[in-house]
Amino acid sequence: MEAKKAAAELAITEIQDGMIVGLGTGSTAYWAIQGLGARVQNGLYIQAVATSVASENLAKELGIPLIPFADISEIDVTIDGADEVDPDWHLIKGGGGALLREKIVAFSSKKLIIVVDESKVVTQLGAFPLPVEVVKFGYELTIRKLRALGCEPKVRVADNQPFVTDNGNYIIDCHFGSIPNPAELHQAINGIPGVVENGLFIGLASQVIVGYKDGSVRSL
Ligand SMILES: O=C(CO)[C@H](O)[C@H](O)COP(=O)(O)O
Repeated sequence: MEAKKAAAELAITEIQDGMIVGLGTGSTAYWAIQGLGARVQNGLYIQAVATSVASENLAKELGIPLIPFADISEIDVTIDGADEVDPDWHLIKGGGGALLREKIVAFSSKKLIIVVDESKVVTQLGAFPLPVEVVKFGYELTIRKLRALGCEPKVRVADNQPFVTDNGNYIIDCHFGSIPNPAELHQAINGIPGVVENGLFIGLASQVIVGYKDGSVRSL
């Protein structure tokens, strides 16, 4: 917890008055939202967009003003977590099931700050199962096509039911073991009809902040 919190606390120092801020999802982004909430209570003026219903609810509780997507064309800074970060700052995201909204927000962000603890920093992506969001219709066929790309796909389950995203879709966790060419795999997965989006974030991160067990923090 200390490592995640330390990374999040450094990231929020980038946020200044008047910014439109993207709020990530997960236990590290949680600390960033908490920190921003405290700063808003002390007079910081920002407007935010959230990457999940959970983060939106947290922002509301903390009094962080939210702005509709219809009213903006860009987001100044988004702070979000990740499940894996490689040396090129390609990411696996979606452990919390919010990858689609996270990618939509990241893609329209001038700056995407990724906050992680040291366990997320890897030399090659793929030990963490890659989350893929798929529509419910025909998902058994979509799974076969994913398997043909060389992974063991598993429908994500929560409370003994298939997990349903904020967008009403399923998540298929794809166990690749290693992903030597993330950009190529990203294209191949998104080329399968039924796939809405996958958790590979290629070339989107602008900064990676890593928190360590001893509470220290480093910006890569
Ligand atoms: O992509 C995500 C949610 O969809 C999260 O950012 C990712 O799973 C990391 O989560 P945490 O900060 O809890 O380790």
